[in-house]
Amino acid sequence: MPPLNQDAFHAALDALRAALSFGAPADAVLSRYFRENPKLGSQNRAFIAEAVFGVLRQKFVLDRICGSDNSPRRMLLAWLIRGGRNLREFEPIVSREDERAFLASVKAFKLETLTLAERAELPEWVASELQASGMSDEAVLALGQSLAQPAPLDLRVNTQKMKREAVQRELAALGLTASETPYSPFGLRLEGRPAVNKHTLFNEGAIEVQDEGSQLLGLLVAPKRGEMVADFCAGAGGKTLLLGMLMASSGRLYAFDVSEKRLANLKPRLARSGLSNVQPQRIESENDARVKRLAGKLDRVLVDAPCSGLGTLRRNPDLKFRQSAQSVDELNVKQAAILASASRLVKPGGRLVYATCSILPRENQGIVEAFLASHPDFELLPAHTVLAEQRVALNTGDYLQLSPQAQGCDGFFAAVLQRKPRTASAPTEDGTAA
Ligand SMILES: C[S@@+](CC[C@H](N)C(=O)[O-])C[C@H]1O[C@@H](n2cnc3c(N)ncnc32)[C@H](O)[C@@H]1O
Repeated sequence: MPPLNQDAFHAALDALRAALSFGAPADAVLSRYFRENPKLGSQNRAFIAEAVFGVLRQKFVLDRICGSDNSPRRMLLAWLIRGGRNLREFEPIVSREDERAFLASVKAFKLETLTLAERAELPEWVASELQASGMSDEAVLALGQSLAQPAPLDLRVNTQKMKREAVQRELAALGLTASETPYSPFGLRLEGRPAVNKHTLFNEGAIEVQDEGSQLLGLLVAPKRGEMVADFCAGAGGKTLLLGMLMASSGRLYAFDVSEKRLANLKPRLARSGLSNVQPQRIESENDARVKRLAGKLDRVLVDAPCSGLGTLRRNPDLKFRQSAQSVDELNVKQAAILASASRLVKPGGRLVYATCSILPRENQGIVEAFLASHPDFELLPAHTVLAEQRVALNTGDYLQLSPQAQGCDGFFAAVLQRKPRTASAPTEDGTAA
Protein backbone atom coordinates (compact mmCIF):
# COMPACT_ATOMS: atom_id res chain seq x y z
CA MET A 1 0.00 0.00 0.00
CA PRO A 2 1.63 3.33 -1.01
CA PRO A 3 1.65 6.01 1.74
CA LEU A 4 -1.25 8.47 1.76
CA ASN A 5 -0.55 11.90 0.30
CA GLN A 6 -2.67 15.05 0.18
CA ASP A 7 -2.71 15.42 -3.60
CA ALA A 8 -3.89 11.89 -4.32
CA PHE A 9 -6.44 12.06 -1.48
CA HIS A 10 -7.97 15.32 -2.72
CA ALA A 11 -8.02 14.13 -6.31
CA ALA A 12 -9.77 10.90 -5.23
CA LEU A 13 -12.26 13.00 -3.27
CA ASP A 14 -13.08 15.13 -6.33
CA ALA A 15 -13.59 12.06 -8.49
CA LEU A 16 -15.66 10.40 -5.75
CA ARG A 17 -17.95 13.43 -5.43
CA ALA A 18 -18.66 13.24 -9.15
CA ALA A 19 -19.26 9.47 -9.03
CA LEU A 20 -21.59 9.73 -6.01
CA SER A 21 -23.87 12.12 -7.87
CA PHE A 22 -24.77 9.11 -10.10
CA GLY A 23 -25.24 11.39 -13.11
CA ALA A 24 -23.27 8.94 -15.25
CA PRO A 25 -21.79 5.45 -14.87
CA ALA A 26 -18.74 5.42 -12.56
CA ASP A 27 -16.31 4.27 -15.26
CA ALA A 28 -17.43 7.16 -17.50
CA VAL A 29 -17.02 9.61 -14.59
CA LEU A 30 -13.49 8.35 -13.98
CA SER A 31 -12.49 8.44 -17.67
CA ARG A 32 -13.69 12.02 -17.81
CA TYR A 33 -11.84 12.94 -14.63
CA PHE A 34 -8.60 11.50 -16.01
CA ARG A 35 -9.10 13.28 -19.36
CA GLU A 36 -9.58 16.58 -17.52
CA ASN A 37 -6.51 15.95 -15.32
CA PRO A 38 -3.92 14.64 -17.77
CA LYS A 39 -0.95 15.42 -15.51
CA LEU A 40 -1.87 12.78 -12.90
CA GLY A 41 0.80 10.09 -12.60
CA SER A 42 -0.03 6.41 -13.01
CA GLN A 43 0.26 5.67 -9.28
CA ASN A 44 -2.18 8.45 -8.38
CA ARG A 45 -4.58 7.34 -11.13
CA ALA A 46 -4.54 3.80 -9.78
CA PHE A 47 -5.22 5.11 -6.25
CA ILE A 48 -8.11 7.30 -7.44
CA ALA A 49 -9.74 4.47 -9.42
CA GLU A 50 -9.32 2.04 -6.54
CA ALA A 51 -10.77 4.55 -4.06
CA VAL A 52 -13.83 5.47 -6.17
CA PHE A 53 -14.67 1.86 -6.98
CA GLY A 54 -13.80 0.75 -3.44
CA VAL A 55 -16.24 3.22 -1.85
CA LEU A 56 -19.00 2.29 -4.32
CA ARG A 57 -18.46 -1.42 -3.69
CA GLN A 58 -18.78 -0.93 0.08
CA LYS A 59 -21.24 1.93 0.08
CA PHE A 60 -24.00 0.23 2.08
CA VAL A 61 -21.64 -0.66 4.93
CA LEU A 62 -19.89 2.74 4.75
CA ASP A 63 -23.24 4.57 4.86
CA ARG A 64 -24.10 2.78 8.09
CA ILE A 65 -20.66 3.35 9.58
CA CYS A 66 -20.73 7.07 8.74
CA GLY A 67 -24.30 7.54 9.97
CA SER A 68 -25.74 11.02 9.45
CA ASP A 69 -22.42 12.49 8.19
CA ASN A 70 -21.90 10.35 5.12
CA SER A 71 -20.13 13.08 3.15
CA PRO A 72 -17.76 11.84 0.41
CA ARG A 73 -14.80 12.82 2.63
CA ARG A 74 -16.04 10.69 5.54
CA MET A 75 -16.85 7.80 3.19
CA LEU A 76 -13.37 7.93 1.72
CA LEU A 77 -11.70 8.09 5.12
CA ALA A 78 -13.81 5.17 6.35
CA TRP A 79 -12.96 3.14 3.24
CA LEU A 80 -9.25 3.82 3.70
CA ILE A 81 -9.16 2.79 7.33
CA ARG A 82 -11.24 -0.32 6.65
CA GLY A 83 -8.57 -1.25 4.11
CA GLY A 84 -6.19 -1.96 6.96
CA ARG A 85 -4.21 1.28 7.36
CA ASN A 86 -3.31 2.41 10.87
CA LEU A 87 -4.20 5.78 12.35
CA ARG A 88 -0.66 7.17 12.03
CA GLU A 89 -0.77 6.83 8.25
CA PHE A 90 -3.54 9.46 8.15
CA GLU A 91 -1.36 12.27 9.51
CA PRO A 92 -0.78 13.91 6.10
CA ILE A 93 -4.54 14.25 5.48
CA VAL A 94 -6.26 14.39 8.89
CA SER A 95 -5.45 17.04 11.44
CA ARG A 96 -8.83 17.72 13.10
CA GLU A 97 -9.57 15.99 16.37
CA ASP A 98 -13.16 15.08 15.39
CA GLU A 99 -11.86 13.30 12.28
CA ARG A 100 -9.28 11.39 14.29
CA ALA A 101 -12.10 10.29 16.62
CA PHE A 102 -14.16 9.33 13.58
CA LEU A 103 -11.35 7.11 12.26
CA ALA A 104 -11.11 5.37 15.62
CA SER A 105 -14.89 4.83 15.66
CA VAL A 106 -14.74 3.18 12.22
CA LYS A 107 -12.18 0.72 13.52
CA ALA A 108 -14.47 -0.09 16.46
CA PHE A 109 -17.67 -0.45 14.39
CA LYS A 110 -19.53 -3.73 15.01
CA LEU A 111 -20.52 -5.32 11.70
CA GLU A 112 -23.04 -7.56 13.51
CA THR A 113 -25.38 -4.58 13.78
CA LEU A 114 -25.86 -4.54 9.98
CA THR A 115 -28.78 -6.09 8.12
CA LEU A 116 -28.21 -9.05 5.80
CA ALA A 117 -28.57 -6.82 2.72
CA GLU A 118 -26.03 -4.33 4.09
CA ARG A 119 -23.51 -7.04 4.93
CA ALA A 120 -24.05 -8.51 1.46
CA GLU A 121 -23.54 -5.03 -0.05
CA LEU A 122 -26.80 -5.43 -1.96
CA PRO A 123 -29.86 -3.18 -2.10
CA GLU A 124 -32.63 -4.40 0.22
CA TRP A 125 -34.92 -5.21 -2.74
CA VAL A 126 -32.25 -7.38 -4.40
CA ALA A 127 -31.51 -9.34 -1.22
CA SER A 128 -35.27 -9.85 -0.68
CA GLU A 129 -35.79 -11.13 -4.24
CA LEU A 130 -32.92 -13.58 -3.85
CA GLN A 131 -34.28 -14.82 -0.52
CA ALA A 132 -37.79 -15.14 -1.98
CA SER A 133 -36.37 -17.34 -4.74
CA GLY A 134 -35.17 -19.81 -2.11
CA MET A 135 -31.58 -18.72 -1.54
CA SER A 136 -30.36 -19.12 2.03
CA ASP A 137 -29.05 -16.10 3.96
CA GLU A 138 -25.53 -17.58 3.75
CA ALA A 139 -25.80 -17.91 -0.03
CA VAL A 140 -27.07 -14.33 -0.43
CA LEU A 141 -24.20 -13.10 1.75
CA ALA A 142 -21.56 -15.09 -0.13
CA LEU A 143 -22.90 -13.96 -3.51
CA GLY A 144 -23.19 -10.30 -2.52
CA GLN A 145 -19.76 -10.18 -0.91
CA SER A 146 -18.13 -11.85 -3.90
CA LEU A 147 -19.71 -9.22 -6.15
CA ALA A 148 -18.19 -6.52 -3.93
CA GLN A 149 -14.63 -7.66 -4.69
CA PRO A 150 -12.51 -6.26 -7.54
CA ALA A 151 -12.64 -8.40 -10.71
CA PRO A 152 -9.62 -9.88 -12.47
CA LEU A 153 -8.77 -8.92 -16.04
CA ASP A 154 -9.66 -11.76 -18.42
CA LEU A 155 -8.62 -11.96 -22.04
CA ARG A 156 -10.03 -14.01 -24.89
CA VAL A 157 -7.44 -15.18 -27.35
CA ASN A 158 -8.53 -14.85 -30.96
CA THR A 159 -7.53 -18.32 -32.06
CA GLN A 160 -8.06 -17.27 -35.66
CA LYS A 161 -4.86 -15.27 -35.19
CA MET A 162 -2.81 -16.97 -32.46
CA LYS A 163 -2.76 -19.95 -30.13
CA ARG A 164 -3.36 -19.35 -26.42
CA GLU A 165 0.10 -20.64 -25.47
CA ALA A 166 1.77 -18.28 -27.95
CA VAL A 167 -0.11 -15.29 -26.51
CA GLN A 168 0.83 -16.38 -23.01
CA ARG A 169 4.51 -16.55 -24.02
CA GLU A 170 4.35 -13.13 -25.66
CA LEU A 171 2.70 -11.62 -22.58
CA ALA A 172 5.40 -13.19 -20.40
CA ALA A 173 8.06 -11.59 -22.59
CA LEU A 174 6.40 -8.25 -21.83
CA GLY A 175 6.63 -9.01 -18.12
CA LEU A 176 2.92 -9.87 -17.78
CA THR A 177 1.77 -13.02 -16.02
CA ALA A 178 -1.30 -14.66 -17.49
CA SER A 179 -2.70 -18.03 -16.46
CA GLU A 180 -5.19 -20.19 -18.36
CA THR A 181 -8.79 -19.60 -17.28
CA PRO A 182 -10.27 -22.64 -15.49
CA TYR A 183 -13.05 -23.33 -18.03
CA SER A 184 -12.73 -21.39 -21.27
CA PRO A 185 -10.30 -23.03 -23.70
CA PHE A 186 -9.30 -19.65 -25.12
CA GLY A 187 -9.24 -17.54 -21.96
CA LEU A 188 -6.29 -16.04 -20.06
CA ARG A 189 -6.45 -14.37 -16.66
CA LEU A 190 -3.93 -11.60 -16.09
CA GLU A 191 -2.22 -10.73 -12.87
CA GLY A 192 -2.86 -7.07 -11.97
CA ARG A 193 -4.58 -4.66 -14.31
CA PRO A 194 -2.10 -3.77 -17.05
CA ALA A 195 -3.32 -1.50 -19.87
CA VAL A 196 -3.43 -4.25 -22.50
CA ASN A 197 -5.00 -2.00 -25.12
CA LYS A 198 -1.58 -0.43 -25.67
CA HIS A 199 0.01 -3.71 -26.76
CA THR A 200 0.53 -4.99 -30.28
CA LEU A 201 -1.32 -8.22 -29.39
CA PHE A 202 -4.43 -6.11 -28.80
CA ASN A 203 -4.01 -3.76 -31.73
CA GLU A 204 -3.51 -6.68 -34.08
CA GLY A 205 -6.62 -8.45 -32.84
CA ALA A 206 -4.98 -11.45 -31.15
CA ILE A 207 -6.66 -10.63 -27.82
CA GLU A 208 -9.87 -9.04 -26.59
CA VAL A 209 -10.80 -8.17 -23.01
CA GLN A 210 -13.68 -10.51 -22.09
CA ASP A 211 -14.76 -12.06 -18.80
CA GLU A 212 -14.49 -15.84 -18.79
CA GLY A 213 -18.23 -16.14 -18.13
CA SER A 214 -19.00 -14.23 -21.30
CA GLN A 215 -16.70 -16.60 -23.19
CA LEU A 216 -18.66 -19.59 -21.86
CA LEU A 217 -21.89 -18.13 -23.28
CA GLY A 218 -20.36 -18.35 -26.75
CA LEU A 219 -19.62 -22.02 -26.15
CA LEU A 220 -23.30 -22.60 -25.39
CA VAL A 221 -24.25 -21.10 -28.75
CA ALA A 222 -21.52 -23.26 -30.35
CA PRO A 223 -22.07 -22.11 -33.93
CA LYS A 224 -20.52 -24.28 -36.63
CA ARG A 225 -18.62 -23.24 -39.73
CA GLY A 226 -20.84 -22.10 -42.57
CA GLU A 227 -23.97 -21.60 -40.41
CA MET A 228 -26.45 -18.70 -40.40
CA VAL A 229 -26.30 -17.09 -36.97
CA ALA A 230 -27.62 -13.94 -35.27
CA ASP A 231 -26.36 -12.11 -32.22
CA PHE A 232 -29.67 -10.37 -31.56
CA CYS A 233 -28.47 -7.85 -28.95
CA ALA A 234 -24.91 -7.47 -30.19
CA GLY A 235 -24.07 -4.14 -28.55
CA ALA A 236 -20.37 -3.40 -28.99
CA GLY A 237 -19.92 -7.00 -30.10
CA GLY A 238 -18.07 -8.76 -27.26
CA LYS A 239 -19.91 -11.98 -28.01
CA THR A 240 -20.26 -11.35 -31.76
CA LEU A 241 -16.48 -11.46 -32.12
CA LEU A 242 -16.34 -14.71 -30.21
CA LEU A 243 -19.13 -16.29 -32.30
CA GLY A 244 -17.39 -15.16 -35.50
CA MET A 245 -14.18 -16.78 -34.29
CA LEU A 246 -15.98 -20.06 -33.48
CA MET A 247 -17.42 -19.99 -37.03
CA ALA A 248 -13.85 -19.56 -38.36
CA SER A 249 -15.04 -16.43 -40.17
CA SER A 250 -17.33 -18.50 -42.42
CA GLY A 251 -21.11 -18.54 -42.93
CA ARG A 252 -23.03 -15.41 -41.95
CA LEU A 253 -23.28 -13.73 -38.58
CA TYR A 254 -25.82 -10.92 -38.17
CA ALA A 255 -25.04 -8.47 -35.37
CA PHE A 256 -28.32 -6.73 -34.57
CA ASP A 257 -28.85 -3.95 -32.07
CA VAL A 258 -31.16 -0.98 -31.65
CA SER A 259 -28.25 1.25 -30.64
CA GLU A 260 -26.28 2.85 -33.45
CA LYS A 261 -23.68 4.04 -30.96
CA ARG A 262 -23.00 0.58 -29.58
CA LEU A 263 -22.77 -0.97 -33.04
CA ALA A 264 -20.33 1.80 -34.00
CA ASN A 265 -18.06 0.60 -31.17
CA LEU A 266 -18.11 -2.85 -32.77
CA LYS A 267 -16.58 -1.57 -36.03
CA PRO A 268 -12.94 -1.05 -34.87
CA ARG A 269 -13.01 -4.30 -32.90
CA LEU A 270 -14.27 -6.11 -35.99
CA ALA A 271 -11.49 -4.60 -38.08
CA ARG A 272 -8.85 -5.78 -35.57
CA SER A 273 -10.35 -9.26 -35.37
CA GLY A 274 -9.92 -9.95 -39.08
CA LEU A 275 -13.41 -11.53 -39.27
CA SER A 276 -15.20 -11.23 -42.60
CA ASN A 277 -18.47 -13.02 -41.84
CA VAL A 278 -20.11 -10.39 -39.60
CA GLN A 279 -22.94 -8.11 -40.76
CA PRO A 280 -23.74 -5.40 -38.22
CA GLN A 281 -27.30 -4.10 -38.69
CA ARG A 282 -29.10 -1.50 -36.65
CA ILE A 283 -32.71 -2.45 -36.12
CA GLU A 284 -35.58 -0.20 -35.15
CA SER A 285 -36.97 -2.69 -32.63
CA GLU A 286 -37.12 -6.45 -32.12
CA ASN A 287 -39.94 -6.47 -34.69
CA ASP A 288 -37.92 -4.77 -37.44
CA ALA A 289 -38.80 -5.91 -41.00
CA ARG A 290 -35.17 -7.05 -41.53
CA VAL A 291 -35.57 -9.43 -38.64
CA LYS A 292 -38.92 -10.72 -39.91
CA ARG A 293 -37.40 -11.55 -43.31
CA LEU A 294 -35.06 -14.04 -41.62
CA ALA A 295 -37.89 -15.96 -39.89
CA GLY A 296 -37.18 -19.68 -39.63
CA LYS A 297 -33.85 -19.38 -41.45
CA LEU A 298 -31.16 -19.28 -38.75
CA ASP A 299 -29.20 -22.13 -37.20
CA ARG A 300 -28.29 -20.30 -34.00
CA VAL A 301 -29.54 -17.16 -32.30
CA LEU A 302 -28.06 -15.54 -29.21
CA VAL A 303 -30.19 -13.18 -27.15
CA ASP A 304 -27.81 -11.41 -24.76
CA ALA A 305 -30.71 -9.46 -23.36
CA PRO A 306 -30.66 -5.94 -21.92
CA CYS A 307 -30.73 -6.52 -18.16
CA SER A 308 -30.04 -4.94 -14.79
CA GLY A 309 -26.36 -5.93 -15.04
CA LEU A 310 -26.36 -6.87 -11.35
CA GLY A 311 -24.04 -9.79 -12.11
CA THR A 312 -21.32 -7.31 -13.06
CA LEU A 313 -21.25 -5.36 -9.79
CA ARG A 314 -17.53 -6.12 -9.44
CA ARG A 315 -16.93 -3.91 -12.48
CA ASN A 316 -19.96 -1.63 -12.25
CA PRO A 317 -20.70 -1.22 -8.52
CA ASP A 318 -22.79 1.91 -9.17
CA LEU A 319 -25.49 -0.26 -10.81
CA LYS A 320 -26.67 -1.04 -7.26
CA PHE A 321 -27.82 2.56 -7.05
CA ARG A 322 -28.93 2.98 -10.65
CA GLN A 323 -31.31 0.00 -10.80
CA SER A 324 -34.57 -0.49 -8.92
CA ALA A 325 -37.37 -3.03 -8.67
CA GLN A 326 -39.32 -0.78 -11.07
CA SER A 327 -36.52 -0.61 -13.65
CA VAL A 328 -36.35 -4.41 -13.58
CA ASP A 329 -40.15 -4.55 -14.17
CA GLU A 330 -39.58 -2.58 -17.38
CA LEU A 331 -36.64 -4.75 -18.38
CA ASN A 332 -38.76 -7.88 -17.87
CA VAL A 333 -41.27 -6.68 -20.46
CA LYS A 334 -38.46 -5.95 -22.94
CA GLN A 335 -36.67 -9.24 -22.26
CA ALA A 336 -39.81 -11.31 -22.92
CA ALA A 337 -40.58 -9.37 -26.11
CA ILE A 338 -37.04 -9.67 -27.48
CA LEU A 339 -36.84 -13.38 -26.73
CA ALA A 340 -40.19 -14.05 -28.42
CA SER A 341 -39.19 -12.08 -31.55
CA ALA A 342 -35.71 -13.57 -31.75
CA SER A 343 -37.15 -17.08 -31.43
CA ARG A 344 -38.97 -16.63 -34.75
CA LEU A 345 -35.62 -16.55 -36.55
CA VAL A 346 -34.63 -20.03 -35.39
CA LYS A 347 -35.19 -22.84 -37.84
CA PRO A 348 -36.57 -26.20 -36.71
CA GLY A 349 -33.76 -28.08 -34.98
CA GLY A 350 -31.93 -24.77 -34.47
CA ARG A 351 -30.68 -23.30 -31.22
CA LEU A 352 -31.68 -20.21 -29.23
CA VAL A 353 -29.58 -19.07 -26.28
CA TYR A 354 -31.05 -16.59 -23.80
CA ALA A 355 -28.44 -14.92 -21.60
CA THR A 356 -28.13 -12.10 -19.08
CA CYS A 357 -25.50 -10.74 -16.73
CA SER A 358 -28.08 -10.58 -13.95
CA ILE A 359 -28.39 -12.51 -10.69
CA LEU A 360 -32.13 -11.92 -10.38
CA PRO A 361 -34.26 -15.01 -11.06
CA ARG A 362 -37.04 -12.95 -12.64
CA GLU A 363 -34.67 -11.74 -15.39
CA ASN A 364 -33.40 -15.30 -15.86
CA GLN A 365 -35.40 -18.47 -15.14
CA GLY A 366 -38.56 -16.36 -14.92
CA ILE A 367 -38.27 -15.20 -18.54
CA VAL A 368 -37.23 -18.62 -19.85
CA GLU A 369 -39.98 -20.53 -18.05
CA ALA A 370 -42.67 -18.14 -19.30
CA PHE A 371 -41.25 -18.41 -22.83
CA LEU A 372 -41.27 -22.22 -22.78
CA ALA A 373 -44.83 -22.25 -21.44
CA SER A 374 -46.04 -20.17 -24.41
CA HIS A 375 -43.74 -21.74 -27.05
CA PRO A 376 -44.27 -25.47 -27.00
CA ASP A 377 -42.16 -25.81 -30.15
CA PHE A 378 -39.06 -25.07 -28.02
CA GLU A 379 -37.41 -27.27 -25.41
CA LEU A 380 -34.64 -26.74 -22.89
CA LEU A 381 -31.27 -28.42 -23.49
CA PRO A 382 -29.32 -28.91 -20.25
CA ALA A 383 -26.47 -26.38 -20.26
CA HIS A 384 -24.01 -28.84 -18.72
CA THR A 385 -24.61 -31.32 -21.56
CA VAL A 386 -23.99 -28.61 -24.15
CA LEU A 387 -20.80 -27.55 -22.35
CA ALA A 388 -19.64 -31.18 -22.10
CA GLU A 389 -20.03 -31.42 -25.90
CA GLN A 390 -17.63 -28.46 -26.05
CA ARG A 391 -15.27 -30.30 -23.68
CA VAL A 392 -15.97 -27.91 -20.81
CA ALA A 393 -16.50 -29.76 -17.52
CA LEU A 394 -18.82 -27.39 -15.69
CA ASN A 395 -22.16 -28.44 -14.27
CA THR A 396 -24.39 -25.73 -12.82
CA GLY A 397 -27.56 -27.67 -13.66
CA ASP A 398 -29.99 -27.19 -16.55
CA TYR A 399 -29.11 -23.50 -16.71
CA LEU A 400 -25.67 -21.99 -16.77
CA GLN A 401 -25.39 -19.86 -13.64
CA LEU A 402 -22.05 -18.28 -12.88
CA SER A 403 -20.87 -16.15 -9.99
CA PRO A 404 -17.59 -14.76 -8.67
CA GLN A 405 -17.64 -16.93 -5.55
CA ALA A 406 -18.34 -20.18 -7.43
CA GLN A 407 -16.45 -19.86 -10.74
CA GLY A 408 -14.48 -16.62 -10.35
CA CYS A 409 -16.36 -14.88 -13.16
CA ASP A 410 -19.10 -12.28 -13.33
CA GLY A 411 -22.69 -13.31 -12.51
CA PHE A 412 -24.01 -14.71 -15.77
CA PHE A 413 -27.11 -16.71 -16.59
CA ALA A 414 -27.87 -18.64 -19.78
CA ALA A 415 -30.45 -21.10 -21.03
CA VAL A 416 -30.06 -23.18 -24.18
CA LEU A 417 -33.32 -23.70 -26.05
CA GLN A 418 -33.83 -25.85 -29.10
CA ARG A 419 -36.59 -25.46 -31.63
CA LYS A 420 -38.00 -28.95 -32.00
CA PRO A 421 -37.23 -30.47 -35.40
CA ARG A 422 -40.23 -30.21 -37.75
CA THR A 423 -42.34 -33.35 -38.08
CA ALA A 424 -44.43 -34.15 -41.20
CA SER A 425 -47.64 -32.68 -39.73
CA ALA A 426 -46.18 -29.69 -37.90
CA PRO A 427 -47.02 -26.22 -39.26
CA THR A 428 -44.26 -24.12 -40.84
CA GLU A 429 -43.34 -20.57 -39.83
CA ASP A 430 -46.09 -19.07 -42.03
CA GLY A 431 -48.71 -21.36 -40.52
CA THR A 432 -49.11 -23.79 -43.46
CA ALA A 433 -48.50 -27.53 -43.08
CA ALA A 434 -44.94 -28.64 -43.85
C1 LIG B 1 -26.30 -6.91 -22.53
S1 LIG B 1 -26.16 -5.76 -23.79
C2 LIG B 1 -25.33 -6.64 -25.05
C3 LIG B 1 -23.86 -6.83 -24.84
C4 LIG B 1 -23.15 -7.48 -26.01
N1 LIG B 1 -23.84 -8.68 -26.43
C5 LIG B 1 -21.72 -7.80 -25.69
O1 LIG B 1 -21.36 -8.97 -25.51
O2 LIG B 1 -20.91 -6.85 -25.64
C6 LIG B 1 -27.80 -5.66 -24.40
C7 LIG B 1 -27.95 -4.94 -25.71
O3 LIG B 1 -29.32 -5.04 -26.12
C8 LIG B 1 -29.59 -3.93 -26.92
N2 LIG B 1 -31.05 -3.84 -27.09
C9 LIG B 1 -31.96 -3.20 -26.32
N3 LIG B 1 -33.20 -3.36 -26.82
C10 LIG B 1 -33.07 -4.13 -27.94
C11 LIG B 1 -33.99 -4.64 -28.89
N4 LIG B 1 -35.29 -4.37 -28.79
N5 LIG B 1 -33.53 -5.38 -29.92
C12 LIG B 1 -32.18 -5.63 -30.02
N6 LIG B 1 -31.26 -5.18 -29.14
C13 LIG B 1 -31.70 -4.44 -28.11
C14 LIG B 1 -28.93 -2.79 -26.18
O4 LIG B 1 -28.70 -1.69 -27.04
C15 LIG B 1 -27.64 -3.46 -25.71
O5 LIG B 1 -26.59 -3.20 -26.59
